[in-house]
Amino acid sequence: MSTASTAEMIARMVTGTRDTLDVVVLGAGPAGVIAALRAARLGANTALLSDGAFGGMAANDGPVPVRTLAHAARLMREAQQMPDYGVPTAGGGVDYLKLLARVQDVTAAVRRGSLLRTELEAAGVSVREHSGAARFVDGGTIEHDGGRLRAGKVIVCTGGAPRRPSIPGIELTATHSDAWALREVPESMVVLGTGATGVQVASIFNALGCRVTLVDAGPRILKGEDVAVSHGVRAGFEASGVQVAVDAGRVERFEACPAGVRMVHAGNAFAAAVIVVAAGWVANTRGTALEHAGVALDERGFIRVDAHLRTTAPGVWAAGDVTGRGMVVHEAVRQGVLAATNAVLDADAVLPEQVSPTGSFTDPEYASVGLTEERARRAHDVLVATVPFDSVPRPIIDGRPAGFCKLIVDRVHRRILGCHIVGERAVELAQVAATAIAGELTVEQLARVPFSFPTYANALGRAAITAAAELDGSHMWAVDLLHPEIA
Ligand SMILES: Cc1cc2nc3c(=O)[nH]c(=O)nc-3n(C[C@H](O)[C@H](O)[C@H](O)COP(=O)(O)OP(=O)(O)OC[C@H]3O[C@@H](n4cnc5c(N)ncnc54)[C@H](O)[C@@H]3O)c2cc1C
Ligand SMILES: NC(=O)c1ccc[n+]([C@@H]2O[C@H](COP(=O)([O-])OP(=O)(O)OC[C@H]3O[C@@H](n4cnc5c(N)ncnc54)[C@H](O)[C@@H]3O)[C@@H](O)[C@H]2O)c1
Repeated sequence: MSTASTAEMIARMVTGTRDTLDVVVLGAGPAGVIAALRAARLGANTALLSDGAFGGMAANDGPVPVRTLAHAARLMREAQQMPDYGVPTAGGGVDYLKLLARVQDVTAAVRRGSLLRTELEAAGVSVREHSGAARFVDGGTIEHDGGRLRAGKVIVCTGGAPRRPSIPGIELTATHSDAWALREVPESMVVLGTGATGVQVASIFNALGCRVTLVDAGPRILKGEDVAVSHGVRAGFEASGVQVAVDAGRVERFEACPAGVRMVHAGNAFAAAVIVVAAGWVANTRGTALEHAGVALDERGFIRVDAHLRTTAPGVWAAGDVTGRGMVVHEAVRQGVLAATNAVLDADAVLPEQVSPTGSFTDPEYASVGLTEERARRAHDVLVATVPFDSVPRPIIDGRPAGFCKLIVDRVHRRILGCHIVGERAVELAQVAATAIAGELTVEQLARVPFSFPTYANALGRAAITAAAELDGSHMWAVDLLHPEIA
């Protein structure tokens, strides 16, 4: 491995010489940033190239800016509660341009505050943002705006992009990214697709005052989630005015109409000022000329990788959304570490099995970790304990009594298999459940944790106590749980 200074590395790249780096990472999202940091810390002379801004989708077009919009939506619904708590209301709608300015400030502050940037520089990684779309000339040569680089190893972390189905008139529709170009909240919106992206867009714009219809070809929204989550989120959406149309059939075309855009199905049509298509996610490989390196795609169009995140081309690894696995920030990070480790050390490491919570900042929030009830029942003797939020003090105090915490437990080993939550602070609550699962706690051990009162965690604690009591059967559970030494 070389020990060239950052300045030397940059000088080599800027002059466009063909000196060989140890590792070049394409893409500065969570996967690429962590891969570059890991590679450099393992001693590799590393460069990180990105056609966009540091932080990728996560910092600039996904979780951070979308969560900022979701925070505005939260403030608006909290403002609606003010009269109930004797607080005079200020009233008024949202100033969308001011909100977008806030989004800009937040994303800039997150980028500025990112310790990763400093750590990369300290580790000697040459970071080149806005360096144009990088493309393979051959397996070890990358071309970009600033010239050509040669590298012993390449790690592709170019992320993903919204799928644009080939439906006539698709060019009349928007994606979630178009939110940043709107001048005001549209009067009406149809959102096609009810995965994590679609429900977030629908929930946020509904809260901001837009009339929203959420449409899916499938039989339920959030089809990857536990059925109870799909039902709970749908009920919450409908209570707050979102119209939900599932089993909507195949979309035949989009066409301009006086209201804006019309989406035409066989025997059905939906019109709105804006139609957002959130019908899946594809790998961002356009323009990278992967074929010059011999990198193959899988049948879904994502980069084909093995368990070690090695692609079909020697010397090329991939990590993050571009592999189609996980497609959340924490999974991109895990993959970035693995790909860099294997690339630099010529190792064959694999990712350890790990629970990975998911969830979205909708109203109501939802989150999950571990197995759904349906999947758990295929392989386990299952006990389910569900605690409704309207029986737990904290959600009642906050005026947010809709929701539940559903715990799925293996009756034989007493381990927690899954936890599914709908309601206020669901995403935070899922992290507690994830910790319990990762620590392989039995349900009795979780039930003994004295969560502070009054918190949302009390819902999880109660679910654990309910399950432990049912498993115990002797009705001595309270004594067992509180004083195991005298049980
Ligand atoms: C609306 C929305 C909300 C989301 N919310 C969450 C959330 O709350 N929590 C969560 O965990 N995940 C969320 N996600 C998913 C999350 O954003 C992604 O899983 C994550 O960003 C993937 O990281 P990545 O590094 O693989 O790719 P990305 O973050 O997409 O980064 C890819 C990088 O590659 C660069 N690039 C692309 N092509 C090239 C090229 N040819 N040459 C050089 N550089 C290139 C891009 O500029 C970018 O820097 C959300 C996604 C969306 C769409
Ligand atoms: N909060 C988060 O963590 C977060 C947020 C957004 C996205 N993501 C991740 O990004 C990835 C992509 O999410 P997504 O929501 O964009 O896609 P998705 O694939 O999860 O959902 C797409 C939805 O569109 C529907 N659909 C597809 N084609 C259709 C058609 N022609 N007509 C009607 N309905 C159609 C599908 O039935 C599905 O419900 C996921 O892996 C997700 O986890 C995560």
